[in-house]
Amino acid sequence: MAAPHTSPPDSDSPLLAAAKADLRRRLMAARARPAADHVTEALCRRMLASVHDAVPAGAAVAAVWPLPGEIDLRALCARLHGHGYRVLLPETPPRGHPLRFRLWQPGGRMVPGRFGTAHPDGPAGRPDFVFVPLLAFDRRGFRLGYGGGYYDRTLAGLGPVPATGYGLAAQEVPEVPTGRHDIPLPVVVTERETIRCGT
Ligand SMILES: Nc1nc2c(c(=O)[nH]1)N(C=O)[C@@H](CNc1ccc(C(=O)N[C@@H](CCC(=O)O)C(=O)O)cc1)CN2
Ligand SMILES: Nc1ncnc2c1ncn2[C@@H]1O[C@H](COP(=O)(O)OP(=O)(O)OP(=O)(O)O)[C@@H](O)[C@H]1O
Repeated sequence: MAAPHTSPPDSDSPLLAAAKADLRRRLMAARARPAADHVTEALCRRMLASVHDAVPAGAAVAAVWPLPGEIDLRALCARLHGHGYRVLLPETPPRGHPLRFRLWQPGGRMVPGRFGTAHPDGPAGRPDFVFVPLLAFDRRGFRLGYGGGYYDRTLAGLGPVPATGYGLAAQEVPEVPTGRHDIPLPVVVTERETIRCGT
């Protein structure tokens, strides 16, 4: 007899997974056009300020290399490097595992990875500050990503580290559906404001 189809014990309930998938589809459809340069610039300026507020030069800051349709943080990576920060970018492991962060240098080689991602070939490092990409967020600091559960797993494993979500103001929703693994972010930065969540 075939085994009944069940989700792994650790995963979201089918109802919650469907609510997340629905919101994910809606937000992906809504971000049809790339952000204007001045919007990306305003966001990156706020992101840089939030790093300066939290950690000193020399600290390791995790950003991401853009996927199609996302905000492009490559200029931010260069500026962080110019300000003396070490820039780490994630390598995407098989689903169910935390991200591993590798040191990026301007002009360094990027290696193609899972799901269209790319990561540097530099040494692995532990971030002192993590920028968290998102498709949707709410004022409580909950976020929705591509559904890999990578950031929740990674932040749970890193312990206390300043984590800041970033996105466009248009990605805010009244309430992201959440499960027991979803960890709210203390700060979400958009091109318009720096939101201290839960305050
Ligand atoms: N730029 C960037 N890098 C990142 C992330 C991110 O959100 N943005 N991640 C955040 O965790 C990790 C990669 N996570 C991912 C998890 C799943 C899929 C994925 O399933 N992609 C589908 C297409 C998604 C869709 O269009 O519906 C695919 O490739 O088939 C992609 C990335 C690490 N690196
Ligand atoms: N720390 C964890 N331990 C075990 N399972 C987890 C953990 N974090 C998330 N998950 C599970 O991973 C699955 C995907 O989670 P979710 O849909 O919230 O991903 P996401 O936040 O959109 O993705 P990402 O973080 O990769 O951008 C869910 O079933 C969730 O319960």
